[in-house]
Amino acid sequence: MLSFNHVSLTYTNGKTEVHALDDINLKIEKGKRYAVIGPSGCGKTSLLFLMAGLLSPTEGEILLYGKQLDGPYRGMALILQEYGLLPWKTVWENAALGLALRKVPQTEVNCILEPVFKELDLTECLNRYPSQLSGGQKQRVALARALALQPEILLMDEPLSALDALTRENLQKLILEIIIKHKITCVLVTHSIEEAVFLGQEIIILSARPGHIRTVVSNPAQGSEGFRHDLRFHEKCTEIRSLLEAPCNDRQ
Ligand SMILES: Nc1ncnc2c1ncn2[C@@H]1O[C@H](COP(=O)(O)OP(=O)(O)OP(=O)(O)O)[C@@H](O)[C@H]1O
Repeated sequence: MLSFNHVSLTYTNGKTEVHALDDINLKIEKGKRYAVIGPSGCGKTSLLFLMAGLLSPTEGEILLYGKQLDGPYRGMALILQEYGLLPWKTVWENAALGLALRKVPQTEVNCILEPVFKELDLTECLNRYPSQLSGGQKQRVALARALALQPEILLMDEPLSALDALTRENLQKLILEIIIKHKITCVLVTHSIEEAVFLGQEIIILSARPGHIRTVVSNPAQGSEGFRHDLRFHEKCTEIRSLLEAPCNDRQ
């Protein structure tokens, strides 16, 4: 559905240039789940913003269903690390924000949000403000806002990094159930090897800046029942760790 052909990205601020991504070639297939991992500052967020149409490549092209991506696409939703909730709006209003921006009529908004709130177990706190929520609840509101848009593709930038280990694992499980149930294509940026292995059918490993794709590792057992406690989960984590720790010689 989405393909990157020789995509490079350089940020220019006055006389300063930062070469963030170099010669990215990548295909995102419909219905698949991807995790992106790599050293800090290697361009993971930049890659996600390119996918979201929020940045344009300096070189190369990004095609969505064969057509050049030239801005945000309606079928995409993006979840950011800091939840992106407006503190002066309630849970309900925050979740409805994307729909309001798309001018969806109020009656339809109610019909769309009700099952989403149920699925995310948020019905008890719809009138609360973000300051009255736990980190896990805030992240579920951010997820509700994204799911309300009924996205074909869900882009997530380290969505769970601020959470404690147990809440994080529970939300990983919830996200996985939801994206499988709704057949959503998903790209997750993470620093966590375990998270990448738990949520990524394909794990994209980036080099240090300028980020390029070192390798894409298939993770065929991902999504299977009890995967987190499966030997294959631990073996895949070890494989990804050694790839991340190996010196990067692939450009010499
Ligand atoms: N607007 C910008 N102007 C200039 N440089 C930028 C800009 N945004 C990001 N960069 C730089 O581009 C590089 C890639 O940044 P990016 O945020 O994509 O990396 P990342 O892998 O997501 O980082 P982290 O793992 O620390 O979250 C970094 O060196 C960063 O400082």
